[in-house]
Amino acid sequence: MTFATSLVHQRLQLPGARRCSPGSRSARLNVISRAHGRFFIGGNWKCNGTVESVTQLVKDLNAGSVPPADKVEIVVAPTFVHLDMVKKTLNPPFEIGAQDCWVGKGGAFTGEVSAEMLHDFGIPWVILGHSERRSLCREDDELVGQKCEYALSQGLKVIGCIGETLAQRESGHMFDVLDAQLRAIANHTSLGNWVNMVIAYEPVWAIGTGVVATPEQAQEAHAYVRKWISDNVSPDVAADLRLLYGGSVNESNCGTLANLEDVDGFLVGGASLQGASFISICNAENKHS
Ligand SMILES: O=C(CO)COP(=O)(O)O
Repeated sequence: MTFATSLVHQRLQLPGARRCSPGSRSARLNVISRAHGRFFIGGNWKCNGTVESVTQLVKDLNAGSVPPADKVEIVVAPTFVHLDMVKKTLNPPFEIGAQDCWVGKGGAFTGEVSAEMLHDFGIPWVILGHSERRSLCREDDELVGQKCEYALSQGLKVIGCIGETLAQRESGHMFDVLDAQLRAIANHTSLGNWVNMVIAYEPVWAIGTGVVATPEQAQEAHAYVRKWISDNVSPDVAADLRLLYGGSVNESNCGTLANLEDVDGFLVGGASLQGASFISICNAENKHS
């Protein structure tokens, strides 16, 4: 057991055993509703794309071979300006999400897009609390929680993002950071709304760096998140909640990560801009190494 693993086991008071027996992710999925048990792949296009490149990417995705919607749920999140063209041209099973929305009802908030606008426009998903918005736009835990609450109240499904910086991890504060981020989201999410939420664990040090979390690091954080949800929300919610890993996921590392006990999907940045790479990641569950 590594130092970090032993830390999480102390924190979770785990006896050093996995939460379920090895290979039991499918067993766990068998006891929960199929609709919520699907593997989940998100593609976060961030602030990227031209009309030409988005047209090509949509063409590549439409031509790709991905698992059927009852096996894997796939959501891509273009910029606001590209939402319309992607919505009109991207075929099922791909779904669409936005990358953010305003914290409350629309109005005199220049530059913002509200949750009710996204819902009205037929966009089912929204990413909230991404680390780039937390750090660059100074969104704090409470604001992220409020955004989740309002988006859920307007009928959107939410990809809520959490994750620690390298400094926070190295100074031993990773679990405190995850606690606070989860607490803010949980405080604003009613029990019945968790079915419309997935949580993406994205360690900031792995985002866009090419430094992917090791399988041990990813599993450790995901197990911690699931235990936290079990203890602080409900065991049933914890069993159903899909936990995505994000941070330098690519076609080479996705198979190993997909096989981890508590990894139920990915939130992919850079590799989601390459049609072939993203299609390959969408098939990650078939690539166990
Ligand atoms: O931020 C991310 C997804 O939201 C991850 O980005 P990368 O996959 O480029 O590291």
